[in-house]
Amino acid sequence: MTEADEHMDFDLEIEPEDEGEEALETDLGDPCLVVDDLHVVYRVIGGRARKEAEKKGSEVREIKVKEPFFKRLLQSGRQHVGAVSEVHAVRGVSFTVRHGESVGIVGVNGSGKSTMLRAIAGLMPPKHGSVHVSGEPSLLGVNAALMPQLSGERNIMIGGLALGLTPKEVDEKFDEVVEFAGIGDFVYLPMKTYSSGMGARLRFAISSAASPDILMIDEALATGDAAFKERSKSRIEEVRANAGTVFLVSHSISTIEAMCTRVLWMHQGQLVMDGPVHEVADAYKKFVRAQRPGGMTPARRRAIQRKRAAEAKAAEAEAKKAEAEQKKAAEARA
Ligand SMILES: Nc1ncnc2c1ncn2[C@@H]1O[C@H](COP(=O)(O)OP(=O)(O)OP(=O)(O)O)[C@@H](O)[C@H]1O
Repeated sequence: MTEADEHMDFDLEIEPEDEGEEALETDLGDPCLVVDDLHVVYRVIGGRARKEAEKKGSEVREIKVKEPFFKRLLQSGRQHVGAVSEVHAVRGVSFTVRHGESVGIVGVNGSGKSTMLRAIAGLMPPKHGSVHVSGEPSLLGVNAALMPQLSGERNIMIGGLALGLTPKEVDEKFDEVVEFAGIGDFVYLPMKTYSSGMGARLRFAISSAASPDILMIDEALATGDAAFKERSKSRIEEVRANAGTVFLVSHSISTIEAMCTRVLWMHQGQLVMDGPVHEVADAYKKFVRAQRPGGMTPARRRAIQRKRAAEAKAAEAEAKKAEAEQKKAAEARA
């Protein structure tokens, strides 16, 4: 085990309601995404960001930044902010995906899953290699467009327009989106008053409303109840049936097994396994268990319990606040 491995977070979750569920096999079409020797690099300034990335096992190196003379002149006298380092978050990943595939991405925290999705969506430029996409990736585009200070109602319109729907089409889909997200009258309140689960569900509902060619889901499903998961699963099947492709990043291995036909396993920025869902999921589960023989250390278990308790408390407070706001909004409308 390397030093980085010892620090890793192993959020391997099993959702009882997903166990035994399987994604439907569909006929696969032509390739719709080719990722070829993809490298993605972040530039970070200062020691803290560097340490954080090193702890997660990413390849980090300090670089000398050569500023042009005039820039140095303009910056003279400014506070020194620390050394510049490069975090090599995705390192030489290649794979091809076909229309109709549902691809899960697994890996411990910091293994590069989200960075890779962002690169596929065109939000992170590759340092080296290329991404060829036929079709329009959704979700991340919607994430970028939404505004927390505006109501869910306004955001549904903005997100819908960002996906290429007309205002009339967004109007027609409005009720369906609200119902799918399960947010009720909260839709008339600013999104910043939502709990993180409500926000994630609304983003997922908007992003999947336009039958996207490539639907990307980064943990959104983990935030819903069983009924929301069921709705999400049928939405994923719908996208695949229309020859679309689904990417799902989740720490819940049972959700991946229930919703995907193929899995990519990433570790320290590299693709270590790519294959049929059960083959990769079994290998990944074995790896995670091998990293913590005899289960978690008591300290780690206590740390997780403390974190969960704090999160539950914060969520409860947030829900109470949102409920009060909702009441206020309902009174104002009456
Ligand atoms: N904006 C950023 N600036 C600098 N480094 C980053 C940034 N985002 C991610 N990283 C680093 O890149 C590496 C990969 O992170 P990424 O978030 O892609 O992993 P992940 O597998 O999605 O993790 P998680 O499961 O925790 O969401 C990590 O070392 C992380 O610290």
